[in-house]
Amino acid sequence: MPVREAAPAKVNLFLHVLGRRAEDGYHRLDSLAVFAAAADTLEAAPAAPDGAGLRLALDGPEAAALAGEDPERNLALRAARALAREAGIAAPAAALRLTKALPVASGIGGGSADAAAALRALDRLWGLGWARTPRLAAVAARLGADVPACLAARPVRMGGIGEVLAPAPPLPARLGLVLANPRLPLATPAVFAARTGAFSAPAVLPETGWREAAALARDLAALRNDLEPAAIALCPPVAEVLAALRALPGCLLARMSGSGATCFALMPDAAAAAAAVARLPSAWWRWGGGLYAAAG
Ligand SMILES: C[C@@](CO)(OP(=O)(O)O)[C@H](O)COP(=O)(O)OP(=O)(O)OC[C@H]1O[C@@H](n2ccc(N)nc2=O)[C@H](O)[C@@H]1O
Ligand SMILES: Nc1ncnc2c1ncn2[C@@H]1O[C@H](COP(=O)(O)OP(=O)(O)O)[C@@H](O)[C@H]1O
Repeated sequence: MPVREAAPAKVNLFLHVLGRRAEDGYHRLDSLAVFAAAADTLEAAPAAPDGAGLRLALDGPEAAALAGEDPERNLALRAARALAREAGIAAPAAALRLTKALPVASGIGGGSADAAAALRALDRLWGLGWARTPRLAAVAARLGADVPACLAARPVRMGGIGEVLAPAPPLPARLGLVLANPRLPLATPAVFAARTGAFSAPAVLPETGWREAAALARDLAALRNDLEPAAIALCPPVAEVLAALRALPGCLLARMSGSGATCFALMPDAAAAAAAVARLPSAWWRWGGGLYAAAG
């Protein structure tokens, strides 16, 4: 039986850049990440059609952006190979099918989420039983700074370079997100390199969390995405996306996610978010709904 895992979009509700590591130039971050119900899907079947090896097939509305790329560079396949190595599987076999619904290179961690979904799916398919163990988290961390958070796929406070995770304060039961991307890719290294100005302090968040979306938005308004000015300098349409999101009825806060160009509007609930999407330009990638609810 094939196993299927969702690869939900990561949304950085705030992202403070605290400093830069001397040893490798990676930036130290403080972020509150949540996962939207917008997701790629990763399916893993017992063996490839020809009976051997690891294979990856791509489909879905956003797959075209990856068509020219070597499948071996795809994060889902790299995750599969890394897991097989760690588990000592000499001749790993699985047929992976990745259905891309999230735009590529867009600040919502699509590739990282795919890698995490591949780890979860193959952990089940190969019967490793490593889910929620440090062993699987270590494989994730080697694949990318964002992959451990995507492996958790639940609200997390991200520290370190993104790989140090702590539970998020309790979030409102009713919360909506609108996501919008101008269909312009932004490369994460370029955005970090274009960042200027002083480093930020870590955020102070209430341990008791927030009961209402409006209260969360009020606290987030005092925080920032420190990569937003650099992303706008590299990709000016990001400012238009932010303005359009701020003008949506019910918008409580609009901000860029990750290194962009995807921006989000925080909404009172999923229905308000879904209803608002049609007001955005149809040339953009756009989505509205609630948070992803991980199984278990
Ligand atoms: C900025 C964030 C925020 O959540 O999101 P995205 O825009 O990718 O969604 C992440 O930190 C991205 O994580 P991820 O995309 O996994 O990064 P990696 O592949 O490890 O690194 C790509 C490049 O980004 C830069 N980088 C990444 C993470 C970090 N903490 N400091 C950095 O300076 C480095 O130049 C690195 O070479
Ligand atoms: N499964 C994948 N989905 C998206 N991008 C991938 C994938 N595998 C490798 N990549 C590469 O990773 C780069 C960053 O993509 P992505 O993870 O979507 O960015 P971001 O984390 O900024 O949203 C892409 O430009 C692409 O070349």
